[in-house]
Amino acid sequence: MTFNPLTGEFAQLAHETAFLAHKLPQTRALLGFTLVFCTLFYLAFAVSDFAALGYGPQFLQLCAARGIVAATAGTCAWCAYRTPLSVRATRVAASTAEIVALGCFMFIAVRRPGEFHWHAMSLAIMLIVIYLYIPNSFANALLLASGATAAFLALALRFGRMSAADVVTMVMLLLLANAFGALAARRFNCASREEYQARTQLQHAAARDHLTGCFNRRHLHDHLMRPGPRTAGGPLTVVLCDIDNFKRINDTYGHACGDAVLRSFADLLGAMTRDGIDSVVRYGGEEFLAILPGTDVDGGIRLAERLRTRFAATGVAAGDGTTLVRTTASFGVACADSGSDDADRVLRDLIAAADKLMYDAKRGGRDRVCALRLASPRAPVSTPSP
Ligand SMILES: Nc1nc2c(ncn2[C@@H]2O[C@H](COP(=O)(O)OP(=O)(O)OP(=O)(O)O)[C@@H](O)[C@H]2O)c(=O)[nH]1
Repeated sequence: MTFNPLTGEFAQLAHETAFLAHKLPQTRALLGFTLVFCTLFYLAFAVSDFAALGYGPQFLQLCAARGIVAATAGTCAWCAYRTPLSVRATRVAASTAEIVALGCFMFIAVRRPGEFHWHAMSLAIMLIVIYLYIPNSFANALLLASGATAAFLALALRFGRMSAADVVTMVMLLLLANAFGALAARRFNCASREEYQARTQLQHAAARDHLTGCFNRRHLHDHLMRPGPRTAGGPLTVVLCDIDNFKRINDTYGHACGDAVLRSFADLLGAMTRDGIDSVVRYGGEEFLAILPGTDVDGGIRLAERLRTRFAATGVAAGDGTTLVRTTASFGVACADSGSDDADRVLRDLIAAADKLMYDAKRGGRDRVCALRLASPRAPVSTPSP
């Protein structure tokens, strides 16, 4: 995962999309809270309108402008809290509230032209809020903040009653607010993505076997054996695979060669199963488990047979690379209807059945597939021959 050096967001769209989806519940809560918080301040500043203009039509106009901002931001906050907004929708809501607030702010500034230096300070704070607090993309924040700055300066020059020194100070203040806001937003983007990256790597390391990249037993017990869409309804097949005479490979060619054989088996199994649907687990030293949702017993047997023949034909280079090491594997295939109730128990029983079948295959002379279809996990109905 790499970062965009300008924005601090992930350079690859897929990573950025996954990050934003992961953060969405927090983003929605933050958006709702920030909009409500800012709106209350925006309304409270009507006091300054009253102090500047007194009660009258002009004051009421500014109150109406502040009311429009409150209504827009309030609606966006309500949507963020109450409806399952997508990432894109949260950005539209954030940008809409910001555009309305900035537009009304410009209107108020023009109606109180004697105080442009104070308005500049208010705008500087609003810019920091846009860059840092209202969740939006870096590009949107930059566009809105720099657009608002340019519009404000144009209005200040046109309507403001300021000395040249005031104008220069105002320009410097707003440039500073934009520069610090953008830098801080970039740093915040990097920090939150680094944390996400570390968390993802940790989750990956906790769930995977280091040597083969397959899922480990912990993941099997903590996730795959829990009820969920993988095991809810339809046929479910498990294939338990054990490499034959593996100890001999270790003893003859060394553990490095044994490791290479394990990796080659795992690679074949990974390539023959479906990404995101099937799960491949390193079940023991040289034992692998494939969990195949929506696959019947014939599908499981076909996979095991393909794997058996491909693996038997695959040579792994040993030591100096001149010797090719080949071995075989034995397979137990068990299938049942997973049903929607107690799907984790079905999987547990299927693994136990496949384990027995795999030992049948070993006893039958190795390099073979033994399969069984269970009517219910505890009641075998047929035993197809190896
Ligand atoms: N190189 C390597 N060897 C491992 C690893 N994990 C377990 N082993 C070895 O795998 C071997 C398994 O041996 P056995 O259980 O006797 O199985 P086998 O020799 O394949 O015999 P059968 O299963 O009956 O065909 C043991 O010697 C373990 O030390 C590993 O990660 N790398």
